[in-house]
Amino acid sequence: MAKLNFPSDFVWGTATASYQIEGAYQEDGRGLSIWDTFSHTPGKVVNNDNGDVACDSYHRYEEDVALLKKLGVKAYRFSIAWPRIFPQGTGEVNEKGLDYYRRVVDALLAAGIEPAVTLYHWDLPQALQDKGGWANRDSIDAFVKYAEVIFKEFNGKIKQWITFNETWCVSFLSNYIGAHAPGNKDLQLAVTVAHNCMVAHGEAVKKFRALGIEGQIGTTHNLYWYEPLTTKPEDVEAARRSRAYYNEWFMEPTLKGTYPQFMVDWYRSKGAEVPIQDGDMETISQPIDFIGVNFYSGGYTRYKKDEGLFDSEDVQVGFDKTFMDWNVYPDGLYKVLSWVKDEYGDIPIYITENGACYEDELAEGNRVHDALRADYYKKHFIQLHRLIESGVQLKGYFAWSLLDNFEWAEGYKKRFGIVYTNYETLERHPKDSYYFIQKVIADDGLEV
Ligand SMILES: N#[N+]C[C@@H]1[C@@H](O)[C@H](O)[C@@H](O)[C@@H]2O[C@H]12
Repeated sequence: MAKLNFPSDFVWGTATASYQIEGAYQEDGRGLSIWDTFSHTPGKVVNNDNGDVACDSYHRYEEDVALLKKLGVKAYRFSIAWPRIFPQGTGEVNEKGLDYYRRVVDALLAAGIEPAVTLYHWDLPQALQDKGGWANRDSIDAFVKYAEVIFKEFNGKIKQWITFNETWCVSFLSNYIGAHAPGNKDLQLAVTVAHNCMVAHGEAVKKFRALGIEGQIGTTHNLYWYEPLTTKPEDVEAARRSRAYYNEWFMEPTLKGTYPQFMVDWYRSKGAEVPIQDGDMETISQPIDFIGVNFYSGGYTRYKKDEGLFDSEDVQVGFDKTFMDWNVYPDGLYKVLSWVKDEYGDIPIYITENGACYEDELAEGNRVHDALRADYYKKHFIQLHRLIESGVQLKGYFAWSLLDNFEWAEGYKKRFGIVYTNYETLERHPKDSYYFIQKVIADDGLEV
C-alpha cells in the first residue's frame, strides 16, 4: 500500500444547490422560480416530483452544518436562491430571504467552515422568465443588481464566489434539449442564452471588482472528455465538436474572450448566430481568480452522418456505468484538467462538483453501504493527486453532493449524496462514502 498525500492547504468540500435542498418554496416571501413552474407542470419531472419540500434545509440547515463539521470539510459550496432575495427578480429586497442566508453563513463560520457561494444555480425568478428570461438582455442587469446585494451583504464573510453554475445546462440543456426549466427546444435561443449568461457573469465580476469585495471570484463550467473512437478524420472532427459543445464554447469566451470559430461556423450552418454586442467579449473575459469545473463523465465519439447536432454518436466501449447511465471515467478527469492547463494556462482550478448516483438502500442501523460510490470517489481522488503532481493548479474539490436531493428532471429517485436523505422523515444518515471521505480529509490523503 502507498499513501497519496494531498497539500495541507488543499480545500476539501461538498456541494449543494438551493432548489435541490431548501424546500420552503413559499416561505418568508420567496418568489416562484422557473423550477417551481417546471416541476409543477405534469410530465416534466419523474414521478412529478418537485422541490416544494426537498431536504427541508431551509429549516434543517443546522443539521447539515453539523454533518459538514463532522465530515471535516474546510468549505461548503451552496447556492443562493435569487427568488428569496428578489421575489419578482428585481425591485424590493426581501429581508427574510437574506435572513436565511445570514443564518446559514454564520452557522458555517461558527463551525470553522468557509462558505463558497454560487449566485446562480438555475432557479431564475419566474417573473424574469415571463419577460424572456436569459434571452432578454435586461436579465443581465437584474442579475448584477442581485449579485451586488449579496456581495455587499456578505462581504468579508463569503470569500469564494461562483457567478454561474454550468452555463451549458442553463442554455443548451434547458433551451435546446429542453430537459430542464424552462424547457425550450430552440438552438438559436440556446446560443443567445449562453451568450447573455456569460455577459452577466462578466458584468458581475466587474461589479465585484468595483465594490472591492474581499475574496476570489470565478465561474463553474461542466466539462466532459470525449475522444474519437478511431483516428479517422471524420471521427476526430466529430469528437472535437462533441467536446467543444460542452468545453470550448464556454471556456474560450470566459478565459480568452473569443468563441471557437469552428463551432461558430457549425452553429451558423444550423441557423444560429451569436448575438455579440460591442464590448461583450471583453466583459465575458474579465479576469477571474479561479475556474470551477464540474466533472462527471466522458467517453468516445464517432462520426455518424446527420446524427444529432454534430453528426456524431457516443459509443459504448465497456465503461462501468452509474445509475444515471454515465460512464465512470476517472482518467477523463485527468485528461480534461490537463487540457485546461494546456489550453488556458495556470489558472487555479477548483473541482466544484464530482460524484456519482447509485441505487442506495437504508440498511440496519440506518447505514448505507454504498461501496460503488466510495470506489468512484477513490478512483477520482487518485486522479486529483496525479493532477497535482503533474503541476495542474488544482486547489480544491467539492463532492456532489452532501445530501441526496432533488435531482432536477430525475426527481428524488436519483441519489448523489454521501448522506442518505429519508424523504419521509427528512432524517439524514451518513453513507459509507461519507466515512471514506471523512478519513481522506483527516489523513490528508488516501492509501492505494
Ligand atoms: N445530474 N446531476 C448531478 C449534478 C446536479 O445535481 C447539479 O445541480 C448540477 O450542477 C450538475 O449536474 C450535476
